[in-house]
Amino acid sequence: MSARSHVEEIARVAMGARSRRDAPVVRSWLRCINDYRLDPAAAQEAYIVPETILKEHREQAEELIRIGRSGLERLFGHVAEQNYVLLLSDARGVTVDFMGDPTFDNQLRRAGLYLGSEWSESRAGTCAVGACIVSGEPVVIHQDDHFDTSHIGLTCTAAPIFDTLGDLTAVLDISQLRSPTAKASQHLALHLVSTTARRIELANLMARARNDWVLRLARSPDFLDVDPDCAVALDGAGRVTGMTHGGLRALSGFLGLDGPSTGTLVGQPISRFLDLEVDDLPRLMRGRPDGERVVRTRGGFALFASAIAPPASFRGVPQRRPAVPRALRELSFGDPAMDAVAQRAAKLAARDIPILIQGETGTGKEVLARAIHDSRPNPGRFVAVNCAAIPEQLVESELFGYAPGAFTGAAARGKPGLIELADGGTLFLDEIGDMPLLLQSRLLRVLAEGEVTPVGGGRAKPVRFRLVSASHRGIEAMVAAGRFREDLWYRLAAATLKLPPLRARTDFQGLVDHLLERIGRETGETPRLGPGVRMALAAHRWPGNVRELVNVLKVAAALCDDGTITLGDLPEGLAATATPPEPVGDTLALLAAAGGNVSELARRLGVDRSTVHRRLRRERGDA
Ligand SMILES: Nc1ncnc2c1ncn2[C@@H]1O[C@H](COP(=O)(O)OP(=O)(O)OP(=O)(O)O)[C@@H](O)[C@H]1O
Repeated sequence: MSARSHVEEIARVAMGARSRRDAPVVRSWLRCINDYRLDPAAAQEAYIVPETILKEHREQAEELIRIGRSGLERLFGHVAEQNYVLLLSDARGVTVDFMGDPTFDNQLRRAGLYLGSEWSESRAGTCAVGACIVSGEPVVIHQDDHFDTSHIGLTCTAAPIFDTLGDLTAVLDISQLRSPTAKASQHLALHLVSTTARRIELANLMARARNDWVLRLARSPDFLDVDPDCAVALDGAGRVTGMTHGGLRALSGFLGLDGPSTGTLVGQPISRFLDLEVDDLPRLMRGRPDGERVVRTRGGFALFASAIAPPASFRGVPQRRPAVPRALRELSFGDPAMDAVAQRAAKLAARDIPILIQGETGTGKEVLARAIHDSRPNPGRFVAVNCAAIPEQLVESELFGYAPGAFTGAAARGKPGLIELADGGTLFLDEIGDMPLLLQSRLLRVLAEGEVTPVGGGRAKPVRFRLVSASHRGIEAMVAAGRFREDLWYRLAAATLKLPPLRARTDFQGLVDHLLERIGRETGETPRLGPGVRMALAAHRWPGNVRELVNVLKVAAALCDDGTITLGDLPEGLAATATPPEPVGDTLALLAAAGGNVSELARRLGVDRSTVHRRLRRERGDA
C-alpha cells in the first residue's frame, strides 16, 4: 500500500467509514486522531530517548528485567531464526531490554526496534506496544495497521505484563522488519508472546511472595506447575496478597464481579473464593497425585491446584536480623542451621578474617565459599585449589609458582602460583587436611609475612587475599595426632562455619524445588515429581549430601518421560525407601524441630497429617 492510500484510508475511518481492519486497530487510529491529534500525513522517524533518560527507565525496571531475563532469552531462542527482534518496554513505552541480531543493528535502530526506542501511542501512533499499553490486551499491529507511514513495513506483536497488584508494568513485543503480507502469519508470535508474558508474571509473583504461599490454578493438570492459568499469593492467614493477571480475572470471576479490580481482592481470605482454608495448602503441594490436588470454587467449579510453601514459613517466629547478602541468603530455604551459617558468614564476609568451613562431602562448602566471596563489594578473583586433587609433588609449584628454570620441565619464564593469582581476591583451599606437612609450613609463612616466594627462589611478592579453607575431616584430631600444624590451624580457623548434612536439614523440600527449577533453567523444562517421589527423596539418608541430591535429580530429569519424574527414574535403592520403616524416635525429634506443629511437619515430609499421627502413635508404642 502506498503512503498516500494509507493516509486516505485513515481519513475515511476518521470520518466514520466502515473498515476491514481489526477493532483494536480502528480504535487506536481514532485515538491517534481525536485524542493525540496526530497527523497521518506527517511521517515521523522512530524516537530513541537520550542515554540518561534510558538509564532512569532501566533502573526502575531493573527487577523485572532480571526476573524476566530467562523467559525472554527462551522466547528469543524460539524466534531469532525468523529474524524477529524482542523488545521489553516499560509502562511508558520505552524499550528497557532488547534482543536482536547485531548484523542488522543499523536498520533496527533506524526502525526503532532498539534499546531506548519509545513506542507510546501518543508519540509513535498506532503500534503494538502503544496499543497494548492502552488496552491491556495482547495485540498484533501488522504492517499498514501502523498509523505512521514510516512504520508500515514492520509487523509487531505485543502482550502486557501486569504486576502482582494488577497494574500494567511492562509490555513484551516481538517484531520483524519484513514479514509475509498475511496478518495470520503472526498467530504463532501472538501465542508465544502471550505465554511468555504469563510466565514472567508468575516468576515475578514467586519472587515477590517470598514470605507467602503461592497457589497456582489450572483447568488441566498438565500445565499446573509450568504454565498455570492463574496464580495467587496468600499470607500465613490465607489472605490474598497479590496475583498474576490471570489470577485477577479468575478471582473477580469467582465473585461474579464485572471488571477486575485488585482493590477489592487484596486482603480477602481465599476461602471467599474457593472451598479452601490455609491449612489445606500443604496437601496441594507438588508431588501429590493430581487427583488429590483439586479445589472447588464457591460456585462448585473444580480446578486443579498446586501450592508452593513460603521458604520463610519454616523459620517460625520472625525475628529482626541484619541484612544477609543475596548470594548467602539463597543458600538456605529456611533451615535454622543454614540460616545461622548464612548470618554468620554475612558478618564475616565484610572483614578479612580467615574462615574455615567444615561439613561432610557435598554439603556445599565450595558453594558457601563462593557466596562469601560474592558478598564482598569488590571481590576480585576467586581461586579454588583442591589440595587433595593435585599430586603432592605439584602442590608446591601450583600454589607458590616457580622461578625460571626452577626444575626440569619448568617453563622457561617461570609461572605465577595460585596464591599470587588470588591477590586482591579470595583463595579457597579445599580439603586443607590433605596438605602435606612441609607445605603447611610454607603456607604459614605466606600468611604470616603477606608475601609469596616462588619455588626455586627469586623475589618475594607481596600478596593480599581473603582466605577461606574447607575440610570434611575433623582437623582438631589431625592436630592432636601431629599431622596438622597447630599454628596453621589457628590461622586458618580464625572463624569456623559448620554446614549441616542434608539429612539434618529441615528445608529439604524447598531445596528440592530450587534444584528442580535450576534444572529447568538449564534444560528449558522444570521437571515435576510424580506420586511418591517426594516422599522417597525425603526418606533417603543422603550420604553424598546436596551433591548426591543434585545428581539424582539431574539423572531422573534426563530419564523421565513427559517432564514428570516417577519412582522408576530414581536409583533403585532410593525408590525402595519410598515407605521406609523409620527408626523409632525420629518423628518425635522432627516434630520438635517443626515447633510441635503436625501440619508443618507433614508438609516438610511431604506426607499427610494422618501419616504423621500414625508414626507418632507407633513410636510411642500406642499402635
Ligand atoms: N545451598 C545449595 N544450593 C544449591 N546447590 C547446592 C547448595 N549446596 C551445594 N549445592 C550443590 O551441591 C554440589 C556440591 O557442592 P560443593 O562442591 O560446594 O560441596 P563441597 O562440600 O565443597 O564438596 P566436597 O566436600 O566434596 O568438596 C554442587 O553441585 C553444588 O552446586
